[in-house]
Amino acid sequence: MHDTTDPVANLQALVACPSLTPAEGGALALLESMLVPLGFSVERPVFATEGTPDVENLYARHGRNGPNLMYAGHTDVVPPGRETAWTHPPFAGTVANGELFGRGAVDMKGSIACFVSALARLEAEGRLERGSVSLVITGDEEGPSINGTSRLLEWATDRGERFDAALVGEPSNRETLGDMIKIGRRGSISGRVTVEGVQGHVAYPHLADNPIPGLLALLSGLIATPLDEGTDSFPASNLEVTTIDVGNPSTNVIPASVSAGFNIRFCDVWDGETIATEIERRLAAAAEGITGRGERGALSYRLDWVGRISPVFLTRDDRLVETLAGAVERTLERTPELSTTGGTSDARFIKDYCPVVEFGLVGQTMHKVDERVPLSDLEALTRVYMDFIVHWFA
Ligand SMILES: N[C@@H](CCC[C@H](NC(=O)CCC(=O)O)C(=O)O)C(=O)O
Ligand SMILES: [Zn+2]
Ligand SMILES: [Zn+2]
Repeated sequence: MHDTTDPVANLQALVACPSLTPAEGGALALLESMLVPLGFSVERPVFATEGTPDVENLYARHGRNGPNLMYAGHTDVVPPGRETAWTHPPFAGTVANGELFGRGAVDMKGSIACFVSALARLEAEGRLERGSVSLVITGDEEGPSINGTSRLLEWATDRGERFDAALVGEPSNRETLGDMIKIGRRGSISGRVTVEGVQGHVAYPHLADNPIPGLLALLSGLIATPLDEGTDSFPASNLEVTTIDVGNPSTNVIPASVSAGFNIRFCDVWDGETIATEIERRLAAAAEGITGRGERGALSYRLDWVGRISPVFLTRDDRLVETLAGAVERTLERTPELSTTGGTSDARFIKDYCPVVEFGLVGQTMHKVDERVPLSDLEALTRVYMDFIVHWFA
């Protein structure tokens, strides 16, 4: 085993594991081998749900007493894309010009590497003796997130585990390490709207009913007015039409049906129920204005909600937020913005168990070709995590 106090060595070893969702790829086994010598008890439960791939997860705990500080993250990574487009191979962990290249370097094996390094340094100095530190690590964050963190937290609490606060290591910073901490996330909901018509010859439109103009009018009704202007704590909600599907290869056939998918990121003006009601209202109002074959002569359409609704949440634990912000300020001499921007993360599951904040690396290259992290950021993040752990237990 390499020296786990070194975050660069930790990250090189993790990047070398091809843990594309949902493959474990050796990443959790490696993590276990790093944590056991530090005094962690480690378990690796596999969760299965019909219709989704089985997923391996890891739960590790150091200490048996409270309070229990959780660190949460994922070892799964998104595909590298065209490997020949990478300057250095995506699973080699090459260091060049002061940067470490590799899929997962920032999202988020880099953060895990730093947290392990922080633990190893504190353990070596005998400064990991108060309370407990638990690692909640999944192999399914980039995928459906069904057999991952949500199941692992249920599993842990069923076994009597309790958590007092959590730190998620997703790449929270926008431009520079220390510029942003995430203290909440907007909600997310996806839907699909379908309009049925009557197929026919384009030269004989009176014998057909083209569903496309109706769908376009419905979509216009959805996006015509902003959902809100945001609040003090959250950016404005946004609705994005993500796909319009006809699947019509012909130039002379009016299609029988068309549908469109959309996703909404909603702020705390709404919850899952009220945003769904607003969308239903907008579609009904738009349909009223269109002559069609439906009830009362309005356009007939179908709305289906797709997948799970992610809740909006804001962390209100001042001590947790201040401890993390203080760690950033003391270590990096930078005041982080407290933000709720961006997408969702597994913090949406953790917030039901304990207050949660997020701080990791800089997200500029995540999911891209040539994902990479400056070595100096790895050392700096390790120091931030050390400071955070020490002050949270103090
Ligand atoms: N596929 C998952 C959820 C997908 C979560 C995803 N999150 C990010 O991309 C993180 C970006 C950031 O930190 O801002 C998202 O927001 O779509 C599921 O199905 O639930
Ligand atoms: Zn991530
Ligand atoms: Zn990601």
